[in-house]
Amino acid sequence: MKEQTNKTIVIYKSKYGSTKQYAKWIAQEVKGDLFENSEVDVSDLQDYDNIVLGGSLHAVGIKGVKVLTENFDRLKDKQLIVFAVGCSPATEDVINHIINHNFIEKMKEKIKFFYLRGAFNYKKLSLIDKLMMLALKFKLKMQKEALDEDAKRLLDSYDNPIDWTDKEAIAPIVEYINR
Ligand SMILES: Cc1cc2nc3c(=O)[nH]c(=O)nc-3n(C[C@H](O)[C@H](O)[C@H](O)COP(=O)(O)O)c2cc1C
Repeated sequence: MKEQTNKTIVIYKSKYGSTKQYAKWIAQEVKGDLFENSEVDVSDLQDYDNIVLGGSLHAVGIKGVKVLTENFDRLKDKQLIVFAVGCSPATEDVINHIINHNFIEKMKEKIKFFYLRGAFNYKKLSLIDKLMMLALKFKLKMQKEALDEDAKRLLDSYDNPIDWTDKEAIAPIVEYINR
């Protein structure tokens, strides 16, 4: 029988739970070890072949990604996979914007990036997040041009919580790790 040689760690940073849910599903499927970001030190990562980092999106920043970007030179020979979880639609523009905002060129070449859609429940946000999202709502309402469908859906979600988390969405990530 072929021995399993590829060891995988799945690390996540999640504020409201959707990134944690995706990280759990991925770790289960690839039989990897699962850790919350704060439990991990870069020295622990040396034992693994595949390092998967999942972080929720916050003003386009991927929470927790620093463990990879700040230690990139020590980790660059590993298989590095990052998934970001946000509410924006999964368009090419959105995905490119996230990549360009979070990674410099050498990282873009080495890190395999995936984007997954999470959830949004305005009533459950922390005070600071509520204020940030109120500012966005105000900005959208003041906009002179007509709102597109995604902006309308976002405004609607302030009153009606929305949840896109879907186990099937992890399939491309699992396939990439197991390839
Ligand atoms: C203050 C704030 C900023 C956010 N910024 C973004 C963003 O830039 N792009 C995006 O797609 N989603 C954004 N979101 C939506 C979250 O990423 C989304 O709710 C995600 O599911 C949260 O993940 P978590 O449940 O693991 O915390 C933002 C949410 C909040 C509250």
